[in-house]
Amino acid sequence: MPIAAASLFRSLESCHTDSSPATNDAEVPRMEEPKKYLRGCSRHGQLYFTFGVIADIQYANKPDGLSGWKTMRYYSQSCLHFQDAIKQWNAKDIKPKFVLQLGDIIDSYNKRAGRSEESLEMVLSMTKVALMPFHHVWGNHEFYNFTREYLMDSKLNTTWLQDKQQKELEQSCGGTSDNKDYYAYHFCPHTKFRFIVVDTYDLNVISGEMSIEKHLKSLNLMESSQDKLNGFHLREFNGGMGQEQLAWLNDVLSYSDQNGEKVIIAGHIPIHPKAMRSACLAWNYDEILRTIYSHQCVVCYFAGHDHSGGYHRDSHGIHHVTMEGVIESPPGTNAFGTVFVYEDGLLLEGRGRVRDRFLPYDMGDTLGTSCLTCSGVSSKEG
Ligand SMILES: Nc1ncnc2c1ncn2[C@@H]1O[C@H](COP(=O)(O)OP(=O)(O)O)[C@@H](O)[C@H]1O
Repeated sequence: MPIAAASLFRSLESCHTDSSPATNDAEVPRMEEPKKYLRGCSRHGQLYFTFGVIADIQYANKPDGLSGWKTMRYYSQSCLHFQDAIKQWNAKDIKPKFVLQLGDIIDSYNKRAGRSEESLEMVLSMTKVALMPFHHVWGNHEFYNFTREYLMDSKLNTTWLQDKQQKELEQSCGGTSDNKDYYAYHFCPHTKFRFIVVDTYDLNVISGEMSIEKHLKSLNLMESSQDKLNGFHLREFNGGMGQEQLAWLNDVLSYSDQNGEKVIIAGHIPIHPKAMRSACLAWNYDEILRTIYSHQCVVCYFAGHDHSGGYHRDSHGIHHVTMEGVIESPPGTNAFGTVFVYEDGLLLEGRGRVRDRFLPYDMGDTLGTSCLTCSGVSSKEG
């Protein structure tokens, strides 16, 4: 059932009075900027907190080899890269408050080898030493390996990290976060910043289990090649967001608008055609963008799926960051990032194949451009 906007607002309202450690600003009083960005740059304002991002670990116990797209996949490295990322996040002076794991944590090969559960357990065991929680996003490989029902009951379901007040209120209204038939939630780790985990496989043709309406909508979307892109992204490995989830997203964004929050969204599939290099784009990316564009609060959308990565700042000033995939990162490299959330923008500190970027909130912010230049990042893609 869609959540009534008014109820949702009340529940979100209470989140601002939350005094749990997750929203305790006093925990990170005055943090320093990474020194390399001070070179030739003005300050980016106060640093509020940091978080990690990583995508497409795609672990499998199988030899390295070429994908169907003739790109090299380093299965023997993916877990080691993940382990190394956790080690580096743990060693940071300012510990990331959480990590966004953007999906495809294990490869579809595990299903064929009968090792889905074992491999998931293996890769998740790496997070036991992590000093911060992980928010897991679901990608196509999650659905190749598991049913939605299984995923909902698994450690990959991190809705328990959502704002507790919201869950209680939704339950008292008859709809709960647990019985939605899509996997999406939000949380505010710091006053005025909200993160939304979205399900870009809410509509899909991979998992059989969905309502007949959703199944038909999925098939219709896949077959409707009359859009601007001539349907080049209407592939089986992509998916989309259903009407119920879009209505929910709209409600959350309305609340964030009213409260002057900045919103960062995390999904597996990119939603902007210029933020990816292959056909990795949500089926109904235009509907999703229309929902987001009817609000002012969204500053950034993080995705994975396209292992070669991508970046685009759209006409509404929203930064679309597609993270390079761990699975296509050769030995001696890696692909993850730490995001420093400043008063004026997000500073993505990339490791391995992920480049550094400063992502200003303000459209007219020239600070972003100068920082891109001084940290060696070309602004040509923006
Ligand atoms: N048309 C395409 N040409 C080249 N690469 C593509 C194309 N479509 C998808 N890809 C690549 O496929 C990868 C995403 O696929 P993935 O989810 O890993 O499934 P699979 O393992 O079946 O390839 C991305 O790295 C993307 O770049």
